[in-house]
Amino acid sequence: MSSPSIVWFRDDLRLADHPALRAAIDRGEPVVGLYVLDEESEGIRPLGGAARWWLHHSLASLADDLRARGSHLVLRRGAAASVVRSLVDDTGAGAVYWNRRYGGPERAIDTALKDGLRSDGVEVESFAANVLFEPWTVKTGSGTPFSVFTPFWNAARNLPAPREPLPRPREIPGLRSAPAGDDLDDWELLPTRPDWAGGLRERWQPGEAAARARLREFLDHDLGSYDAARDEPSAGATSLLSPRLRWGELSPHTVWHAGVETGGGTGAHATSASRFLSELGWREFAWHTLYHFPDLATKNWRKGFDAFPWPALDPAHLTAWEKGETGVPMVDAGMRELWHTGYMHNRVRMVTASFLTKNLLIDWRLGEQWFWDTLVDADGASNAFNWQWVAGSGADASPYFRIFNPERQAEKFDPKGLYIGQWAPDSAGREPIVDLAATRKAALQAYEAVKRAR
Ligand SMILES: Cc1cc2nc3c(=O)[nH]c(=O)nc-3n(C[C@H](O)[C@H](O)[C@H](O)COP(=O)(O)OP(=O)(O)OC[C@H]3O[C@@H](n4cnc5c(N)ncnc54)[C@H](O)[C@@H]3O)c2cc1C
Repeated sequence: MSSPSIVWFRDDLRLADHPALRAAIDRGEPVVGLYVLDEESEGIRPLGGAARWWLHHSLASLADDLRARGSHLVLRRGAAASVVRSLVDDTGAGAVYWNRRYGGPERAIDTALKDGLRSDGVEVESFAANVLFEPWTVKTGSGTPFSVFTPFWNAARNLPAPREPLPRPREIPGLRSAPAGDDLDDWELLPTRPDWAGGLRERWQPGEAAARARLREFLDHDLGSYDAARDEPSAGATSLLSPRLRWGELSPHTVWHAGVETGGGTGAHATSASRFLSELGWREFAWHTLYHFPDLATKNWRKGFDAFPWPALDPAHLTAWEKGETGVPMVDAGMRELWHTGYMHNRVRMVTASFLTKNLLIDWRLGEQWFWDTLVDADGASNAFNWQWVAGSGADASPYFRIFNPERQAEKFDPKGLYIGQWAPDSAGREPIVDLAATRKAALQAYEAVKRAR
C-alpha cells in the first residue's frame, strides 16, 4: 500500500519553484495536489469577484499541468482544516506539505492543522516560497519589525540573498485514479448574469505558462524603459506581474533572479532593473507589515489615526467614485480601467485612493473593499498596506499628510491625455462632484485632530 503525499496548493498555483511539491516528489510516494475553496474558516476573507475569476482560470491551468505530468489536482470546498484531514483519511496519506502563508487567520489554521496531523503520525512540513525574506527574519537593531520601507529594504538586502528557484518537475507520480473532488464549474467562480468579465478576458491570460511568458517579454523588451516610464499610465512600461505574483503562478524568487540576471551591466537597463527589484521590495514590506500587524485591512496601522474625524458617509459620492463618474478625469479614467480590466496602474491607484480619502473624506476601508472586489491582484497585504499608506494611517516615512492633486498628476504623468482619452474621454468637460481646493483644505483641517491625538 502506498502512503501518498498531499501537496496543499494555496497562493502558489505553479509547478516551478514549488518547494512543497519538490519535497513531495522527493518522498518517493504518489503525489496528490489539493486546492481548498475555504469560505468557512474563521477570519478568512471571502475572495472578491475579480479574484474569483482569476482563480478559476489559474486552477484550470494548474490541473492541466499536473495531469500532463502524471498527477491530479483535487478540488474540495469547506473549512480547510477538516478538508485536508478528510483527504488524508480518504487517501491514507503519510505526508502533507505546503508553502507558508502569512495572514493571521491563515497562520492560525495552518499551525493547528500541523500540530493535529503530526500528533496523528502524519508528516507535515511547511516551506518558504511566497516571499523572498521570511517576515520575522528582517529586524531592526533592537529586534523589532520595521515601520519604514528604506531601512527595511536595506536590512533585507544585507541578509543572505534569496535562494535560486527550483526547476519545474518533469514528472509527478500520481495515484492511479484521482480521489473524489468537486467540478471546478460547480464552484461558480465566474460571473454569469451579468457577465462582467469581458474586459478581463481581453486583458489577461491566467496560468503559469502565460505568467512565465509575460516575465520573459517584460525583461527582454520593456525593462529598459521601466525606470523612466513606470509612472506614466499610458506607457505600458510596467511588468503586469502583480496578479501572477498574487496567485503564485510565479514565485518572487523566480522573478527576482530573472531580474538580477537581465539587469546586469550599467546604464538605463541596470537602473531600471534595480528600480524593478526594489518594487518587489515593497511587496516584501507589505507582507512584513501584515505579518506583524494582522489587522491591517481593518484597523489603522498608526494608532493616532483613530482620531481622524471621518464625516458621515455620502453614498452618492462613494458610488460616483466606484463607477468613475466624479468629473475628475484622472480619477474616472482609473476607476473605469479598474472596472473594465480588473487592474489599475500604480500611479492612478494612488490618485484615486487619495481622492476618495482626502477629497471625498471617505474612510479608506471602503476604498480598500472596492479594490478587494475588483482587482485581479488584490491580496491581503499589498492592498490594505497601500490604502493605509495613501490615507495617512499607514507605514510611511513622510512627515506630512500626503494629498495628491489629480489635475497636477494628470499634467505630469499623462501630459498628452492618452490615458484619460482611452478611459474617460467624456470626463474632461464635466464639473467635478466636489471642489478640489476646498476639500483639500477640509482634509488638512480634519488631520489636525490626528496631530492633537499624538
Ligand atoms: C491603493 C493601492 C492599492 C494597491 N493594491 C494592490 C494589491 O492589492 N495587490 C498588489 O499586488 N499591488 C497593489 N498595489 C501596488 C501596485 O499598484 C501594484 O503592485 C502594481 O500597480 C502592479 O503593477 P505591475 O505588476 O505592472 O507593477 P511593477 O511596477 O511592474 O512592479 C513589479 C511588482 O512589484 C510589486 N509592487 C510594485 N509596487 C508595489 C507596491 N506599492 N506595493 C506592493 N507591491 C508592489 C508588485 O508585485 C508588482 O507586480 C496597490 C497600490 C495602491 C496605491
